[in-house]
Amino acid sequence: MSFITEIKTFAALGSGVIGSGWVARALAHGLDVVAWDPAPGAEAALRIRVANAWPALEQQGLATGASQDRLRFVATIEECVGDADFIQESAPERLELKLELHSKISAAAKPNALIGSSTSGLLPSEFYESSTHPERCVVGHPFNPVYLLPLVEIVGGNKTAPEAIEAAKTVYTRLGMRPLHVRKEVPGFIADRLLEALWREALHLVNDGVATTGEIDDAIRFGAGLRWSFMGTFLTYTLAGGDAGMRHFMAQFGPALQLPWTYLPAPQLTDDLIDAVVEGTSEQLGERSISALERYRDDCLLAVLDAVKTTKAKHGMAFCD
Ligand SMILES: NC(=O)C1=CN([C@@H]2O[C@H](COP(=O)(O)OP(=O)(O)OC[C@H]3O[C@@H](n4cnc5c(N)ncnc54)[C@H](O)[C@@H]3O)[C@@H](O)[C@H]2O)C=CC1
Ligand SMILES: C[N+](C)(C)CC(=O)CC(=O)[O-]
Repeated sequence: MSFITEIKTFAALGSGVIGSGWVARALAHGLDVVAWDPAPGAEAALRIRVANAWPALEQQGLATGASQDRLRFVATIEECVGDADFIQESAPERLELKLELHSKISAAAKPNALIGSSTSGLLPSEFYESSTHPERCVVGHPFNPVYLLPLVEIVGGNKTAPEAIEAAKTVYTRLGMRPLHVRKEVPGFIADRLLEALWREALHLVNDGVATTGEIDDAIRFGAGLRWSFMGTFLTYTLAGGDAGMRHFMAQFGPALQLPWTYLPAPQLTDDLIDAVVEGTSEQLGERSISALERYRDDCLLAVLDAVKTTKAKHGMAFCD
């Protein structure tokens, strides 16, 4: 089975916050973009959003021939997808709406054009249920702002061909993104399960009168948020275990999983789970020693702190603002 990966024309359906981000990214990569959105005034709003993103994209570097003039807004789904080499749907997060929309999109699209959905967590097996050629249908879940953040989660449904996953990885990579294949089709995928846990806990903290919204944001942006841009939780906690690494960290903090530090229940800390975490983090660590990783962390942190300081100053803010 082969799918189009040499993209000249990118179709965007839905041009709100996320759809307009895809349009800006595709235009900046030198593609022709065809967009459709049923809302009155959608074209004007889309062009304003793209223009607002353009200075950042220019700063980052545009592809040869990239231009906002290569955006064409059309009146029907069929016009939008008929000649498209790749299609990205960013319509409202409602299962019934996506089901009906994908049935129309896929019927009008070239049979070998990949179709991606920006859904934050709906299951592709469900909303691609009545699609034509469902083997080319995937989730391509981006992060806001889509035109700058590289992560895109790729999720297949029960009818998606493995070749479509590989082809989607190729296309998104060519759009300057970092694809992450989510191997199991689970609601919320990987990233939104993590973000949602934090978000729900933050809402509990406000609701319980523990902290204001600003205090909770400060707790992220002056602490873990600074290190998350270059090191995830597993490697960070490996370092927190000192020279003995993750096994020691889990022995030391394992009992805390039973304390009421969060509303989210913890899994049983079985030997299998401990081994999986220790093996996973050893693989992440590779040949590097703990002290080499600490030096890497420190270098990255200094660079991030410096960038944040400089950029805040440009916007008239002090580092602690
Ligand atoms: N806002 C966010 O932070 C993120 C959202 N997403 C996902 O992206 C998708 C779009 O979300 P947003 O852009 O935030 O929503 P939005 O509300 O900003 O935009 C949705 C757009 O879809 C249009 N629309 C309404 N009915 C439609 C239809 N039948 N067909 C096509 N378009 C239609 C609306 O006019 C609107 O312009 C959702 O699936 C959402 O879960 C993914 C990542 C992040
Ligand atoms: C809130 N959200 C579930 C729509 C968030 C996302 O899907 C990703 C993001 O950009 O944070």
